[in-house]
Amino acid sequence: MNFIRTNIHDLVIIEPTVHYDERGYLSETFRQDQLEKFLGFKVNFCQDNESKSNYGVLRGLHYQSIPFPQTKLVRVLQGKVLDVAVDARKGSPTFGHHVAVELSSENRRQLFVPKGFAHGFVALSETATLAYKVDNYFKPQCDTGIAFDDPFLGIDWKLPAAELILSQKDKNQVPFLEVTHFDVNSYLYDEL
Ligand SMILES: Cc1cn([C@H]2C[C@H](O)[C@@H](COP(=O)(O)OP(=O)(O)O[C@H]3O[C@@H](C)C(=O)[C@@H](O)[C@H]3O)O2)c(=O)[nH]c1=O
Repeated sequence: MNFIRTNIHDLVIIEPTVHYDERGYLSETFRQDQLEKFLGFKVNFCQDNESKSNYGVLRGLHYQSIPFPQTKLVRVLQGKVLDVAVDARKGSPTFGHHVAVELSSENRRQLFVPKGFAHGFVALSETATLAYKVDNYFKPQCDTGIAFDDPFLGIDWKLPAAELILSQKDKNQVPFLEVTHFDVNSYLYDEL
């Protein structure tokens, strides 16, 4: 399992090792011990989600607000997406910055998105099935969104606006600077 830091230190790309043989392959797609050792802090995932999206579907940007912020570990089971995470941590040197990574069933890459980030993705293949772990249960009352096309964030979603398909909720999200950001106590992790 290969861990790669991105331009935002705490956002990490994970490349699982794949063992091929004449039957097919086997791959460890999640190892809590290796992940925690690399990160240097504890993460306890408690919920797995799966969503399927047609080409052009953009979901995001979303986060769960305090007191139920979520760490996410995202991977693609089928197809290809552009996965995006935005730093919404007050006082962070990369506040308002984002990382965009192509995740696909072919490259098998995963994105580790810590607490304090907004997350979204767009499906770049005919269909894309995404699976992600979270470390706090879904709380609809804390579900919060940010406009995917906020010029302050300047995210290149790779597809023309006319091809994007959004939920009604995501068509009406507010700009990044208008939401409540995460203060330092809400995104700290327990040390190992
Ligand atoms: C996120 C979530 C939604 N739901 C329900 C609520 C609703 O009826 C239906 C669809 O929800 P949404 O429209 O919020 O789904 P979606 O737009 O796919 O929301 C997701 O977007 C990506 C980018 C994320 O990062 C996730 O955390 C989550 O916010 O599923 C759950 O039951 N459990 C959950 O954990």
